Amino acid sequence: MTIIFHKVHGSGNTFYLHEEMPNIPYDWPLTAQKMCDPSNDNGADGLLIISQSTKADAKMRVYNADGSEASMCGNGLRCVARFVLTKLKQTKATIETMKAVLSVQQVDPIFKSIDTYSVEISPVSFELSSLPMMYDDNKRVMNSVIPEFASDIRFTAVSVPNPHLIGIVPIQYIEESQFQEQLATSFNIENEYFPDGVNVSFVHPVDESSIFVRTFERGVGFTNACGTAMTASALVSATINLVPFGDVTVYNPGGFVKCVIEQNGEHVHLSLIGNATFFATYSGELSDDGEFLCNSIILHEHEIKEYKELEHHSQLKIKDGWSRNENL
Ligand SMILES: N[C@@H](CCC[C@H](N)C(=O)O)C(=O)O
Repeated sequence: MTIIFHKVHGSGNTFYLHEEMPNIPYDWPLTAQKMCDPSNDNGADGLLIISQSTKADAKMRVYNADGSEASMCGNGLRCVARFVLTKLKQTKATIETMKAVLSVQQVDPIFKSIDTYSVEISPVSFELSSLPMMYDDNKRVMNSVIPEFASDIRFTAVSVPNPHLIGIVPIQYIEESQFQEQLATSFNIENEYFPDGVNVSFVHPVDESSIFVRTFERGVGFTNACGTAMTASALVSATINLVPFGDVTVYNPGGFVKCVIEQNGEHVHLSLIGNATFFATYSGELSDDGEFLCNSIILHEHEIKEYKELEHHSQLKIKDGWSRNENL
């Protein structure tokens, strides 16, 4: 039977996206491992499966490249939003995710004519039990130095609802990635702090209202961008007064997004706004052992070219921000 996968990305975070037909079972964890394999030139960071929902316009499931299932994916949700809204010929919809039904909508482009979507990121919790994270008897880790991790990084643990450890770091930790890789790797194998693993982001300010975020994703490794991590990092940065609440531009190795951080007493409302780029459509057959045998590819050259301009613009902005703020 012919099956279709779209290769898509949000801020350079790449996924295969497939709309599942009811009652046709495939082994999605195995398919994610095979199709996303990083040693394969055409690998990806994850697999997004869209299916029917009884409580929303559609349902999204997310599998990391190692086959593990995640509760949420911000960049992936924008790509799913584009697929669902195009199919329904609507500009707004709701998508069921593992822990919440989330609102998505098409919005004005963040750059030239790139298709742009805003997605809700929820629920948010700073309780360590929500990640989970074990750290003495602490209930929260909020802008704290954890000497066991590093002496010059302030960490915050937050779930949105997937688990994130956000470190506000001096620039040298951005210039070289080895320390972040070692730390994040140790939290994603058997360890005493994060029994389910964690996404680890290093954050450094670019200017008064922008930050740079690099993420080592659970189940994946370093990615160009992680949408939930960027939104969590913008929230943490606003909470500790590194940037104001409201609109925060978040640069990443794959481009940039906008996060809107609104707080009303204890309640926070988070939106992630950015591209949803479809760069290829594959049709072929999927074997029982998760192997995809492709027999036709359509490349969406125009979308690839348009996104390259955004990437270039983003790199210039980061360099400019850092050269003007050498002592940040
Ligand atoms: N890339 C995603 C997050 C994917 C899931 C993550 N690796 C996890 O296991 O929690 C995003 O854009 O949010």
